[in-house]
Amino acid sequence: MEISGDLSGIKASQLRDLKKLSEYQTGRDDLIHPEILSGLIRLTQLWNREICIYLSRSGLLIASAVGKHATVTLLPLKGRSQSKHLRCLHTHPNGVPRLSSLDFSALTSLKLESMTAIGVLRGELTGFQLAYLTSDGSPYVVDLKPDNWNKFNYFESQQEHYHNHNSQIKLESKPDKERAFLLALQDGEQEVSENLEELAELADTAGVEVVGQLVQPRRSSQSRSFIGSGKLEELVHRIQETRADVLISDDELSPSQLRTLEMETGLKILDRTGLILDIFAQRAHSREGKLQVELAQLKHLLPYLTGQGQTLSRLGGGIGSRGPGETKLELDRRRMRQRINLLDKELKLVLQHREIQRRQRAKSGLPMIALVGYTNAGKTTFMKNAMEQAGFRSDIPSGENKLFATLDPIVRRIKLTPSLEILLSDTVGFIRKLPTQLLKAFLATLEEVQQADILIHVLDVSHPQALQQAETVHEILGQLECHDKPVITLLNKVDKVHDDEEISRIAQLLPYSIPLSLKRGDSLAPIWNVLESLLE
Ligand SMILES: Nc1nc2c(ncn2[C@@H]2O[C@H](COP(=O)(O)OP(=O)(O)OP(=O)(O)O)[C@@H](O)[C@H]2O)c(=O)[nH]1
Ligand SMILES: [Mg+2]
Repeated sequence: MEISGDLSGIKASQLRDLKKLSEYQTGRDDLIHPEILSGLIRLTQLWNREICIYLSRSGLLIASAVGKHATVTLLPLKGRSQSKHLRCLHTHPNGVPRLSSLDFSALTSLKLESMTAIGVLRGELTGFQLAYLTSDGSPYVVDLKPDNWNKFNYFESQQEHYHNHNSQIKLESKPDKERAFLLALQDGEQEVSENLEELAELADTAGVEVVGQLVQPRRSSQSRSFIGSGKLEELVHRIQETRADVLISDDELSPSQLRTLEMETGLKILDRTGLILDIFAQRAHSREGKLQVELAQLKHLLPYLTGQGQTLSRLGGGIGSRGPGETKLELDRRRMRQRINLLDKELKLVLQHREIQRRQRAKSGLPMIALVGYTNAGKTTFMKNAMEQAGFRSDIPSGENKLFATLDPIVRRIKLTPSLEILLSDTVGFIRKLPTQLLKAFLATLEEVQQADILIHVLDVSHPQALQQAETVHEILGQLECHDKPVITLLNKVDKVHDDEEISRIAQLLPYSIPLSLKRGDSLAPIWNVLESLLE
């Protein structure tokens, strides 16, 4: 039997012990031969590294590999036909019997029969998690405990679920919420904690659980691994400790930094842009929104694929095993480009339709007012209140206390006074470091903003970073070439601020500031008065 991987510091006699395990043949119905299992547990404990083995269909141990603490490089498998009936089993020395997203993507991309994680802690078995590939290519997951695993019939279960993956068995479970570890570089002194707070909020919105974070001062020369080697060790240690399975970086990573981090930590890596795109992917409902997000995702991922034939599978591309839109994870560069072209064309068609609608609105000659602001500031609540106060029944869903609640633009015609009728539009919220790809993708959506006569900037004054957020909004308006438009600033959420001086301080810095609380349902009359005077 061939043994590959990181064999440094391993005694020849111990390697012989590993080799000897190939003398045992695993029975057809068994998950693993008990002797092989106890050998793996012992050696995993001894080396504190992952060990990976491959069993052939007939239960022969045909290959093994030794990895680092949290990762093991899978063997280069020759040809798909060979891997089809292979099962891969590997130990997790951190005691967590849970398959990582990387394990799932290896299962799919290598088309293995099954992938099993064996939890080992202090020389004891903590359990198994295995996943088979079903006939439709999706994984089916089974959890086994140390006291029931030997009652499990591997062959029957695999056969049954291969064709009938909807049926339920008692032991089955879904993979848990992913556990995210956050990583940020520190520029200034205090800013970083707030940035991390926002990143944590984004992670929460994306549906992952934040289990830890690490901050590293930014150095003048960016190292290959993005953080120094001492910190890297600390990072790997913390990741094991917190049992994280995805690493989210607040900063953009170069392709080589991403690969180094991925190799060292064994985790799926996402940067801030990838995370925001993931949220957008979850929230986009309209055809247009979906197309825009998938395009942005593909364009964001493209530079990370180097060379021909490399696939996206290792990158994952998102939380869970979600990839960009309808795209399968195994897209290679060439096919990705084709998909991008296709999406581009489709999007153009959709946008033509919107352009027609927009022209019709422009023909109405009504003043166009666009709501802008940081995400979660209260734009959608404004839209809702505006309609209700004008006596319309609002069809706007209530604002959610979530980032990027609104993605698709909404335009409503509202008669404010007998002499003042406007078109009011609500769009996607802004955010610090809004990914350029995304801004480009959403430019069409943001055309409502570009075509507006007057902007209403909704600002959450209760946010500790309110002024920075206002600055971000102005920056993005600059990028959209909207800096010449008149802006009314609504200082929202005053119900949460108890320091009136703070409000007047902010008010002095921003144009046409009007403090109020949308939640309390304060009258919007002061806004309309300013609006009317600006329109005259
Ligand atoms: N305390 C307080 N909460 C408010 C006020 N106005 C809005 N909110 C809340 O803030 C949250 C976000 O409001 P939205 O109207 O969805 O904000 P948005 O700007 O549309 O957000 P995105 O669509 O995500 O960009 C919701 O939970 C609202 O209930 C206010 O005056 N006071
Ligand atoms: Mg909204």
